[in-house]
Amino acid sequence: MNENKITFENGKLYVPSHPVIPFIEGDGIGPDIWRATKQVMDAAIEKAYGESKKIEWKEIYAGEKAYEKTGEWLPEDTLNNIREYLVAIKGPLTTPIGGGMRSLNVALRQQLDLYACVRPVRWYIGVPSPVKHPEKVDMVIYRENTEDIYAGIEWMSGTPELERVKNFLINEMGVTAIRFPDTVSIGIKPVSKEGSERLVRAAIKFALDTEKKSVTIVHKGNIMKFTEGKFKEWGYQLAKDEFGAKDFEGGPWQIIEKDGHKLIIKDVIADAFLQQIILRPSQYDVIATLNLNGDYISDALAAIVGGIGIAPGANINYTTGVSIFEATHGTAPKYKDQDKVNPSSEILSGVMMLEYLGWQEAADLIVKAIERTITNKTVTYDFARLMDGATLLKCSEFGQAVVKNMSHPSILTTR
Ligand SMILES: NC(=O)C1=CN([C@@H]2O[C@H](COP(=O)(O)OP(=O)(O)OC[C@H]3O[C@@H](n4cnc5c(N)ncnc54)[C@H](OP(=O)(O)O)[C@@H]3O)[C@@H](O)[C@H]2O)C=CC1
Ligand SMILES: O=C(O)CCC(=O)C(=O)O
Ligand SMILES: [Mg+2]
Repeated sequence: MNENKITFENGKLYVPSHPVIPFIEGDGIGPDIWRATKQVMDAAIEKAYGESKKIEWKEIYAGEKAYEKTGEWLPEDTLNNIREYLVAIKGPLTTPIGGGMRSLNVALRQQLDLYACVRPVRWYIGVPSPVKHPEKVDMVIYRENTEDIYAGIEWMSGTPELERVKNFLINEMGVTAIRFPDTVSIGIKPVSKEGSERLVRAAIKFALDTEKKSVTIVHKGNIMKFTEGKFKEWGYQLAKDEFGAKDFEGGPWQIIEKDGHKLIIKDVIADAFLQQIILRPSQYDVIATLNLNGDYISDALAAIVGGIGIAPGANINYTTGVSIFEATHGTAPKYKDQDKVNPSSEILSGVMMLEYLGWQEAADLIVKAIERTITNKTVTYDFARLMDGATLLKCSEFGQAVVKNMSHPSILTTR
């Protein structure tokens, strides 16, 4: 067995001192943000552990670079590498709109069954925000990552397949609500009990481990009763069955009491939630939601704390340990190869990866150095355009500034 391979046994990750970690550079701004991320991560690991720990990066391919090299957008070899080495990090990959191939990002999550998309959203001191109290936003989104309308079960208007599905719905299922049957396209939204439960379980476990006040199930169950509505019901039931939750003030909210800590399980309808995160963000801690809601909520929350340039994420299967860390944003094609954008989302995804590995000291060094870099008003274009008196840095220069700030005495002494 390769001694540099991360392994996973009985729910626990075993990380050697020099683990091999595959990375996908990504399309568009991917190469720029990946270069900065790698530089920052390597520097933090060296500063925290000297030569005793180091990541052996292994490039694997997906997207445009894979297509150029192999003629395939998502080679089987890439999936096998992630299965073998368990933990990977990636840049964003382009998805065409309307037609063409399906999302490679979604395909990676589905094929590796990375059912939890975990996206922490918090404000960093000094980051410009459109709201008065961005410091009140401190949430972790648990987004179901394999089901829902994202499963890609849809048929295009005008195709013979669409005709068959439409005829089945109308003639055999008695559906009368298809408004314009001659031009309709149809998509299907699968939401299962197992899929809902494993996501809500992960959210509740995280909330208990980190002593959060609440888990909020965000859904549109008033309209999509059998999918989003069941997601809510299955979530509440799981809290009762597996965590001993009891009715809170007569229900449907639940309360879990564990080792003196109280965790409320509550729910809110998705549209109301989107206004409440602006008006009363401090009421929310951990969010458990379905795939599409989670996608929208991720970008909306990111905007409140200063934008998509500082929004990290992870895609995790807690049963197999397989995980891919990646920024919330996409390939921002208009900025490709300009060395311009903010690498913080990808760098902070790297921080999440270090925490997942248990390399907390290196993770902390990076977070403090990013905070210092931003408080110094040395920032990329996205923050500079909203800050008075900022020094504008390129993507690579921001990475270098973060590395430099890791040596600042205030960072080293507070460790
Ligand atoms: N996980 C993934 O790989 C994802 C891939 N995608 C794919 O990416 C492609 C482009 O999608 P698009 O809708 O344009 O969304 P993007 O997230 O790529 O970009 C939208 C806007 O967000 C801002 N932005 C994005 N990244 C950064 C950054 N690092 N620093 C600062 N600002 C940033 C820019 O705003 P401004 O114009 O104001 O400067 C940009 O124009 C599509 O093919 C989409 O499918 C999308 C999301 C996730
Ligand atoms: O795969 C894509 O192109 C978009 C995915 C996305 O927006 C997300 O995961 O947040
Ligand atoms: Mg998105």
